Amino acid sequence: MGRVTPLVEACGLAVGHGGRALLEEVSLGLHRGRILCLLGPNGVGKTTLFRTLLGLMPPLGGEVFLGGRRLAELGRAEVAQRLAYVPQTLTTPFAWRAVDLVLMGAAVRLGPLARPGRAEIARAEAALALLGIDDLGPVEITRLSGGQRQMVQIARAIAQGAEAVAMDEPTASLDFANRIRVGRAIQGLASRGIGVLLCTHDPDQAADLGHEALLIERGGILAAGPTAEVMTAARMTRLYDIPVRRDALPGGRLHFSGPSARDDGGPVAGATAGQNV
Ligand SMILES: Nc1ncnc2c1ncn2[C@@H]1O[C@H](COP(=O)(O)OP(=O)(O)OP(=O)(O)O)[C@@H](O)[C@H]1O
Repeated sequence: MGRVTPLVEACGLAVGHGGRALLEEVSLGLHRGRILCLLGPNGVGKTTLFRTLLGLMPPLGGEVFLGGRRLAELGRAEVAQRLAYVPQTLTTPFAWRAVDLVLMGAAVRLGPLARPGRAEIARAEAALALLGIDDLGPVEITRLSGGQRQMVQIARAIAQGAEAVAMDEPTASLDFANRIRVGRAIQGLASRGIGVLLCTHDPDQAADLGHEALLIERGGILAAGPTAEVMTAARMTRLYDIPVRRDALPGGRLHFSGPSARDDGGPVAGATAGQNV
């Protein structure tokens, strides 16, 4: 069988700032309808990796391919067709309406002087409707809650029509319910064939949503592969440098826990009693 071309592929990539590599020999492949979760401690270089994959900063080594084409050979509009970006937070200097922001996603492939037309407006409205947030369209971004802003950003990515989306901790500032809502929206993207690169600090979320996981430690990749295989208690312990326990909840979902904040650095609560799967 022939090789399936990944939507996003990194081969021996080195990324960093000012010529100094943060991560080296990063290789990954994101395919249609898959969610690939990136996990790693603060400051290890996950956002830097995303920015490099998006062509916003040059690689220090190796290569990025989007849909089989070398990133270096693609124009901004072609990159936008292949990979959309959902940053951690949505800040705008202007009081844009939500629908205007989504429309910018729909219009990203137009030339610099072209104005969005009926087709782009229809795509923007359809993206809002798909997420069930059409009522937010006329509302100014500044009046939206964190969860609503995140949903609008996801709508923008949908309207952009990209084959893949890179999301940088999209649920970091959200409450419990909104995390689940946004998680479902991410799942919805994948079920429509979009590939998702999801950077998250929540191992439970990665295990719940991710088909594959990429564990990133200082300097490079610790492990990569199917989430349940890769996210062992031992690797998560090494990754975060605290004892991590992994349990299977009723129904099979994985749950990761560290020492209680009240334990004063002692062993993980119940580590000897429960089943550390
Ligand atoms: N523009 C920049 N110039 C120089 N160094 C930078 C720049 N942006 C980020 N860094 C540094 O690069 C390192 C990695 O940052 P990055 O934001 O990629 O990490 P991260 O893994 O996404 O972190 P977090 O989980 O906290 O979001 C940090 O030490 C940061 O200070």
